[in-house]
Amino acid sequence: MSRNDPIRLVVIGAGLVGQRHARHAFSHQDFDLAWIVDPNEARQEMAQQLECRWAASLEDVPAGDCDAAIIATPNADHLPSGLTCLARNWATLVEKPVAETIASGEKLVSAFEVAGLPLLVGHHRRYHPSFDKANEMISSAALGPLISASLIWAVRKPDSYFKAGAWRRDSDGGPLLINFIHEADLMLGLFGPVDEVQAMVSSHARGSTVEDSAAILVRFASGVIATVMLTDAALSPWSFEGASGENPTIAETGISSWRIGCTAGSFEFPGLRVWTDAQGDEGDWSRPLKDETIETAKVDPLHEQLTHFAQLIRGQVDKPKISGRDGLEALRLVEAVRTAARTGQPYFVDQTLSTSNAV
Ligand SMILES: NC(=O)C1=CN([C@@H]2O[C@H](COP(=O)(O)OP(=O)(O)OC[C@H]3O[C@@H](n4cnc5c(N)ncnc54)[C@H](OP(=O)(O)O)[C@@H]3O)[C@@H](O)[C@H]2O)C=CC1
Ligand SMILES: O=C1CO[C@H](CO)[C@@H](O)[C@@H]1O
Repeated sequence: MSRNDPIRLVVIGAGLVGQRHARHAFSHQDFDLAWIVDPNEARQEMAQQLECRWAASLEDVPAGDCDAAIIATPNADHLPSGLTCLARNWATLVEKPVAETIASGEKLVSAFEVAGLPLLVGHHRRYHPSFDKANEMISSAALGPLISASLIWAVRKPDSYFKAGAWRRDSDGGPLLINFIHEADLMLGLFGPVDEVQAMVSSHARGSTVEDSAAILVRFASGVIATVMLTDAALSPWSFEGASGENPTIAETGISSWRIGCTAGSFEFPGLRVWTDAQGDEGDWSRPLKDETIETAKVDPLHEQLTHFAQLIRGQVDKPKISGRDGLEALRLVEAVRTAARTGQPYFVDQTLSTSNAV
């Protein structure tokens, strides 16, 4: 592959998100969608539409046909498919969570590191310009020191979601590993290393073995504290996807789902509505506030992620925006929540829970 040749790509797993990746790749100038791999024969039609080949198994795709892969299979398959991609020398974008468990994630990440092959984890929310802007506002302490954050992720997944994928009713298919992990990644990116986690989970809405709801407390090493209310069983306007309109499956509300508090002002995220003292002073509870909204460009994060993946493969950026290690740290935070909920005790996390661009 010379520098400007399209990157020949295989999309592995063409379900809810794999189909979106395949469509994005088909229309992306840096990629040539070469194969779709999915056991479901009905995906042949999609492969025809997207002018690529279909295989039921990754074993049927010759190594020399592709330069890169996107793994969008159920979480438990990320390690085996990832190791096959590595053996074929394909740069790989693996969906989040990087793997089903920390042990399998460590195996996958270390194997790519040893081979020196690019591995990017699909925490796509980081590609929104509002993330960079929020990071800049926090890092510059423009609103004074960061104190607290309050996050909600509350949507009602339809019954058809669970019928379409039985794995979503198992322990690795619940909202902690599927949805909270995005909030975890963003919190690590914005607030830095975690010290302590407390949590409660509930499965009373559906009575499945997997949780449908969780209430989480996080203390960061900086002293900042955050609360997270998570549920995939309540109809509400408060979710990152609703706010950003990033996912065509989830109706856009434009209503922010995070509130971030600093000593001299607070802001909503991802909408970046900022509240400060009306007179431009430090302010306190007796004084009126004013609000303004910082506009940022609306992007399709899956498209931006592909652009970054292409740059990574071509050596135009020196490191992945979300490395395998970053993916592991988000997974560790999920595990900390699970442990705290199971034991009913605070979980003190070791200080490896941070990401490179955190404050
Ligand atoms: N970044 C994002 O926005 C999103 C990320 N995700 C992540 O993407 C992954 C997939 O989730 P989702 O799309 O909801 O899952 P789906 O169940 O909708 O799709 C997974 C697809 O992979 C197929 N599959 C299973 N095993 C293999 C295999 N070994 N090789 C090829 N195909 C296989 C499944 O086929 P079959 O059903 O026949 O087993 C199914 O068609 C998860 O890790 C999830 O966390 C999910 C949604 C959004
Ligand atoms: O990763 C994800 C898992 O599923 C959700 C619902 O489809 C997505 O919105 C999210 O980004």
